[in-house]
Amino acid sequence: MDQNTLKQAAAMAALDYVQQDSIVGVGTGSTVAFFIQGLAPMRNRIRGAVSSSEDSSAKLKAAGIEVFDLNAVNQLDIYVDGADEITSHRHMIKGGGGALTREKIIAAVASKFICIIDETKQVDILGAFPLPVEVIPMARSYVARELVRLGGQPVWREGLVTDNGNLILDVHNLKILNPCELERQINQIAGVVCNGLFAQRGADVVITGTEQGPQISE
Ligand SMILES: O=C[C@H](O)[C@H](O)[C@H](O)COP(=O)(O)O
Repeated sequence: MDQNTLKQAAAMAALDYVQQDSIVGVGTGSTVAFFIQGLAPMRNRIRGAVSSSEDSSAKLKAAGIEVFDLNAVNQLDIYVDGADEITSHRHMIKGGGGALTREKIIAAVASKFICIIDETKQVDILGAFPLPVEVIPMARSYVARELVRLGGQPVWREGLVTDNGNLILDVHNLKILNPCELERQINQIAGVVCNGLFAQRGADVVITGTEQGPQISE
């Protein structure tokens, strides 16, 4: 099976977690795009969604699903999103699509983070996938120097402006042995808006598309 088939299988399995009359937290990326496709026929059974990117909002609206402002939502049962890497401890690297900040905000609000992945995303140690860091534009060079001090090789993702009007540095050559500590350290650099380590708040449920079918770990 190809990677997209595995992503789709994981996304379809996540539909079982969608409650009647609920607002669903929806992430960003190619795996989530399959989830939105699956959610479309359920549009009359849910109230709507909150979305982590302009891209996903457009897809949700095109599917006839109302998109709510997060500020209008007091409580969110589930947040469904993909990941670039995930460990057995459910720590993740996210932000390959540049949506990490809004993703982390919605993940913080949601009671349950449901991570949908294909099996290639599973790793023993995070860091082979470059770690995205969203920075305020005027702080780009300073933050890059600080990231070098932490042992990484930051590369500016030129041409990308995030939905929040900021820039992304992708940090290469990290072997992340303590994800919670590195997440905290990077957040302390002035000018950093958010980093793509989801360790302090990891996934609660992981649905993995495998050759043997979707595997659910709760
Ligand atoms: O910013 C993007 C998100 O963190 C995605 O969830 C992540 O990059 C995985 O994307 P995909 O489902 O396309 O592999």
